[in-house]
Amino acid sequence: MGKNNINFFAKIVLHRYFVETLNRKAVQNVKQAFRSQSTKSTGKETCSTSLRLLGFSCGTGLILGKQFYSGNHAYCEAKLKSRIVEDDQTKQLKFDWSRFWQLLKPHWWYLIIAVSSAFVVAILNIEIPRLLGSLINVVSNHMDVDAENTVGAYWQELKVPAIRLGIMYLAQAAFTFVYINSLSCVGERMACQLREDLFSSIIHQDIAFFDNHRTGELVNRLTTDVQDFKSSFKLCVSQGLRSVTQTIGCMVSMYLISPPLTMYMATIVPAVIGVGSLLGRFLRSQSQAAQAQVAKSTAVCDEALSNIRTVRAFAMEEKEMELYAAELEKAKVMQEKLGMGIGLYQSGTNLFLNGIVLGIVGLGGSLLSSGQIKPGDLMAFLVATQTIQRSLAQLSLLFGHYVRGISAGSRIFEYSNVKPSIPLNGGKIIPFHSLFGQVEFKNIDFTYPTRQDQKVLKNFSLTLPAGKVVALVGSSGGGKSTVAALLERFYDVDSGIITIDGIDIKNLDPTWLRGRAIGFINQEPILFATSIIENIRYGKPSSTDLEVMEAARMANADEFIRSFPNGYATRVGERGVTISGGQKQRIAIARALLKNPSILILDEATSALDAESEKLVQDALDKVAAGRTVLIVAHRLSTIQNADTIAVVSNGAIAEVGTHKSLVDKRGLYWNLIRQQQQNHSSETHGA
Ligand SMILES: Nc1ncnc2c1ncn2[C@@H]1O[C@H](COP(=O)(O)OP(=O)(O)OP(=O)(O)O)[C@@H](O)[C@H]1O
Repeated sequence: MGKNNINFFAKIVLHRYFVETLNRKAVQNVKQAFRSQSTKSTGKETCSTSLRLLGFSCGTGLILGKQFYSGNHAYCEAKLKSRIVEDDQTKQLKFDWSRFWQLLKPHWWYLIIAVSSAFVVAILNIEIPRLLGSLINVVSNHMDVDAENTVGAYWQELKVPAIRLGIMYLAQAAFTFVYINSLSCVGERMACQLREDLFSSIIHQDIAFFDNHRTGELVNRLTTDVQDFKSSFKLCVSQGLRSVTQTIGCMVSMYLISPPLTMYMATIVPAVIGVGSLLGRFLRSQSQAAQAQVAKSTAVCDEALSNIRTVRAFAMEEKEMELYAAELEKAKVMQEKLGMGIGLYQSGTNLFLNGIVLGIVGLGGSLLSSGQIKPGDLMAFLVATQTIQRSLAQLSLLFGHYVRGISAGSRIFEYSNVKPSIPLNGGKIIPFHSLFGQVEFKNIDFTYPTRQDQKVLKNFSLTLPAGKVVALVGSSGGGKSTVAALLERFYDVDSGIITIDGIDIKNLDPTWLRGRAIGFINQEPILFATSIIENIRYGKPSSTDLEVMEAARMANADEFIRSFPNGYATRVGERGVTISGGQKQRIAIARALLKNPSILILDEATSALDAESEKLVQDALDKVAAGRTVLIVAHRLSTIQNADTIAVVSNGAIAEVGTHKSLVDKRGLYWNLIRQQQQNHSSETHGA
């Protein structure tokens, strides 16, 4: 074989597989790494050489470093403005591998298909360069000889490897389809299950859990974290497996082609792996902190949007915007820091790999010139090196995804594994015909879980006789609403006992207690963004339209509902914003009434209404209260006129119990308290 041929093939090999493809891929990889870390692209130009790639990485590092510094500055300022309590972002969460395997188990078959197909693709990717090398050898064998005599022989010789190569390309396409498709099935099913599990766990949590966690943050775990986890899982299985197999396979086939060249390569690879594992721990904690901050910024935005009327009423749009921007800024800084870490890692990896390439070209060229290897072999070797380079670049990218996926998974499992202290089901049910509704609070001590140092109820005792109306009055913050929340078993008492017909409510089925035995109407009833009829039916999903309308009639709601053009089908908007407070309250009464509860809690049910609405609602409540045990948490004198008993709560205990008349006669304490309440109420009203 002539020297010209060697040069010719050396040129093809170098140009086609290194200068063009390899560097283009490398630059794409770097860009993709930055994109996947949601950072701004700092350079639009495409570098075409390894040195420029290095420059790109270093330049990006410097720019990011600058941004990091200025971002930190913004972080300090933003801290002053934030209304959000800082979370403990240093908390290290553990990834629950046993939960992960449980989640994967039902989709095992899909995973096996995906993994085996990805494996076949990887093997094909190893085989293809070898076959390509034999093709090149056939071509080079026929280059120096007289063309006329060899055309037939050339095609004859080329036919078999060419057909084999074609078949391999087809198989590669088919298996690629299979693994992507089956992996997508596993990923989507797992993500769906994760969301279901997480939502189920969240919705079953104690009320105290919600006192402590913001909705936006919870929603973020259900959306962004699950999404991150799913994509990382898919990428790690498909590309990870492929890249590892290809790296190992190519090493073997390279060794078969040329042991000296392979030994040279083998000395470099462990160094890359070593650096990777060192960076791992650091990047993982960075990723968790960044994700927590993203969740926090979502929570700010969620809170502002769900309270848009308050924001508008106080002209706080700009402030909210500032607050959101400050939280976003912190998230951006953290993400950029993470991006910088991953970028540094990847640029370092690329530097190593490009070094290998240069070495191979030098060493391979000398082996070629001394006839120790053929041009096709050198090409096969270089293509295999390129495959390894791409695989390792993929692995370094995947490393970022792995870090991200593991921390997203840890955040998801953190909440899916929390067990509520008050289960939703289980316990006794008192049959309807034997339920009288006598309620007793005996020596209750209570502290809210989120505020352990403030005792809200102290040795609180009270009896609600069956079928009677008891009103709680007292100073603001005295603990009246807390009594109602304890009867609903939103929280468990620290000591003492609450009974219904003599049975401790801890032994009653909480779903029955809240769903059937007790009706709860509070100051700000929340409706769902659906039709009025469906909102009322929420009280008892099995009720017929007629039952719903009957409940609405009793709650003085039927008339105004029918006056709407769409009647019962009228949609009420988010949280019921499209109807008035009084109308909302009457729909809520109808909703509570539908379950025909034996005990009714009215927690300041009319205190947010004007006089006219209050009269309509009060009238509805009086009708509804008849024959039931009623606990009224009262703010206004008008709401307690019909109460059989009035209990004055002061400082977490009962200060006085009597009838309206006896307390009026006593004046003193009672009137002081009522006056104080009225003052509180009017100052709240004026303040708003
Ligand atoms: N979820 C909670 N977590 C922690 N503390 C709470 C919680 N809810 C209420 N508190 C505190 O418990 C105390 C009693 O509150 P509660 O709402 O029972 O008073 P109230 O008598 O109903 O007041 P008002 O008449 O003003 O509505 C208050 O100091 C309040 O700040």
